[in-house]
Amino acid sequence: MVNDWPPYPPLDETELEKAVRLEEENVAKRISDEIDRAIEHDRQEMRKKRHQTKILLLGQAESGKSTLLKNFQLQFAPKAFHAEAEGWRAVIQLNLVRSINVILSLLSKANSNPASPSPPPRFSKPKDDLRWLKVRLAPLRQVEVILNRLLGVNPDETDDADLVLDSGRLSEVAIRSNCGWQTLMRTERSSPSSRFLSDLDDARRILEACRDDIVSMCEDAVVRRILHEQGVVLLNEPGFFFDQAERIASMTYEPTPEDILRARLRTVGVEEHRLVMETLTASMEKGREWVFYDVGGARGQRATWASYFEDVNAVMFLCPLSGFDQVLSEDRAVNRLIDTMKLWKVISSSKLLQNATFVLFLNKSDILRKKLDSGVLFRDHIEQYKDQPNDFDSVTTYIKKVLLAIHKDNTPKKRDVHVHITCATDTNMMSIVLNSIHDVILMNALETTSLIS
Ligand SMILES: Nc1nc2c(ncn2[C@@H]2O[C@H](COP(=O)(O)OP(=O)(O)OP(=O)(O)O)[C@@H](O)[C@H]2O)c(=O)[nH]1
Ligand SMILES: [Mg+2]
Repeated sequence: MVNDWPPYPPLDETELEKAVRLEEENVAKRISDEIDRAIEHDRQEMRKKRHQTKILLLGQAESGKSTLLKNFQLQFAPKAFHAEAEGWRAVIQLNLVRSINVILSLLSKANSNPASPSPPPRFSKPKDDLRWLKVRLAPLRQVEVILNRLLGVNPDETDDADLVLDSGRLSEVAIRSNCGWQTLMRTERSSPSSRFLSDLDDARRILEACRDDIVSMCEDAVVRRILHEQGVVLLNEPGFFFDQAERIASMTYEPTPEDILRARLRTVGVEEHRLVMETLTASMEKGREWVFYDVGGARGQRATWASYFEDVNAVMFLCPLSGFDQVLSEDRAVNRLIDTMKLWKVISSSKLLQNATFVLFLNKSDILRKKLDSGVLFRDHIEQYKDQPNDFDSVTTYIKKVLLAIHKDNTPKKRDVHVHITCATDTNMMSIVLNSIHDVILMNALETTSLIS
């Protein structure tokens, strides 16, 4: 028997009954259309998801999340990466200028401090005096103001350059990444009427005019001694380019991929980055889009993370190995490595993330190596380590073991964790690592989507 819809009207139907029937049929049709639309929408969403890999980058502030994302771009979307180089040039120059301004403030404080040892004879001549250097480099304050403005940085949001020393670390040289700087740079540069280019040019001319003095300052033994006495190790500072100052201060400076990876730009909130793979290897991956969620890692920002936990294919968690002798900027009572372990426990135990692939990056391995080689004792900061050897392999093995045990004890569902010891600023090393995890993540994503489709 065939069920026709709508059913044939009764033969003896009155006008009133007909009107009621038609109205009911209209309502039924509207509901039916809405259901069809919802089904189609769900189908489209499902199709999109099937071609999307969703990745969360997690870890405390400065652990290297955004740097890892840059590596993904460089590896799999090099055209997009290089297209952004111009914007990074201004960020890197601002990183450099801000570092110098911070150090000049630090030097004048050290200079005016009667307790600090008097400078060697070289500085007794007025020309070589640190104060003289400060005068010669004073225009860099102006360069910082211009670059801040052009990049859309609100100076109130950056650290005060006069608050230079913070428990052996210089106050952070960073600008916020969510101020729309890339868009701003692109739009302004393409607008012929804007003063943007001439301001940028002015900033770069001043920077170049100061170049010799910048290099002298960076290489000066007395400056280095004062910084050393204050416990500042420049090589460990994010966003410091002292070893490259001469090149970066030049008018013709072009950032290299390594410079871009070393640039420091603090992430605020959660940023979504869509990466369309340019370098396709497997045919099954054609048209696939990787969506990265790069979060701000400071404690005050973590509350927003959970709303991004649904449907995640992979979690990339960064543990900065070098943080064992550092405290959090946002809470000086908390050791960075201990904070990372607590955070890892929370992430490991999340039910929403139970189907995600977990990749653990033991990052900043280069800085850990330097610290241990220079005699910093791991056990002085992590009591539980007791008298185990203070070498790189023993320390990394210990940290890895602790993190894997935390994961095993807390994960709602048994799974393997893919662990990599990395230096996220080393492009060669990262290229090998990313190619190996790329396949793992993709296979897992495909498996998951075939389960839900
Ligand atoms: N030496 C060294 N520096 C690194 C490494 N990984 C990242 N960095 C640097 O550390 C700084 C901080 O890295 P980011 O990627 O901005 O850190 P983040 O985790 O995104 O930090 P937030 O955005 O504040 O949460 C940058 O200047 C990087 O260049 C590493 O393995 N070795
Ligand atoms: Mg970041």
